Amino acid sequence: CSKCHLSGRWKNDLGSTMSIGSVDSKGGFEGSYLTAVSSTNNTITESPLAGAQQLDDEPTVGFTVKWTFSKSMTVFTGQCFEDDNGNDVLETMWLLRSHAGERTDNWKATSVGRNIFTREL
Ligand SMILES: O=C(CCCC[C@@H]1SC[C@@H]2NC(=O)N[C@@H]21)Nc1ccc([N+](=O)[O-])cc1
Repeated sequence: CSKCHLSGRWKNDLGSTMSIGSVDSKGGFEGSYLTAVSSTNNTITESPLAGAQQLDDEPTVGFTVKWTFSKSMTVFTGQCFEDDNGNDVLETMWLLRSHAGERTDNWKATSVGRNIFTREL
C-alpha cells in the first residue's frame, strides 16, 4: 500500500485524537477531531473535519476543523512521512481563528502552531 495513506486514527503531541475516513479518488476525506485542549470553558465535544491529501507516497495534506463547541475554526496543513522504523508521522502546522466580537479585534484573532501526529491503535 502507498506510504502514509491518511485513513485511520491519529493522536498528536497534545493528546488530541482524530479519525480520518476513506480517501476518495481525488484525495478528499472527512473525519472527526477530539481536541485534548481548548481556550474556552465550554465542554469539549467531537468536531467534524474535512480535507484532502495528495495521492502520492508521503503526501502533503490539508484539513479544516469546524469546532462544535466554539465559534472558532482551525486549518491544519503538513505532510506525512514514514520514519526510520516504518511508522507514519504526520507533521503539521495550524492556524486557529477565534471569533472576533468586532473588526477592531481582528488583529488578535488568529494564532499559529505546530502539531505532530502518530497513528493510534
Ligand atoms: O478552543 C478552541 C477550539 C479548540 C482548539 C484546539 C486547538 S486547534 C490547534 C491545537 N491542536 C489541537 O489538537 N488542539 C489545539 N477555540 C477557541 C476558543 C476561544 C478562543 N478565545 O480567544 O477566547 C480562541 C479559540
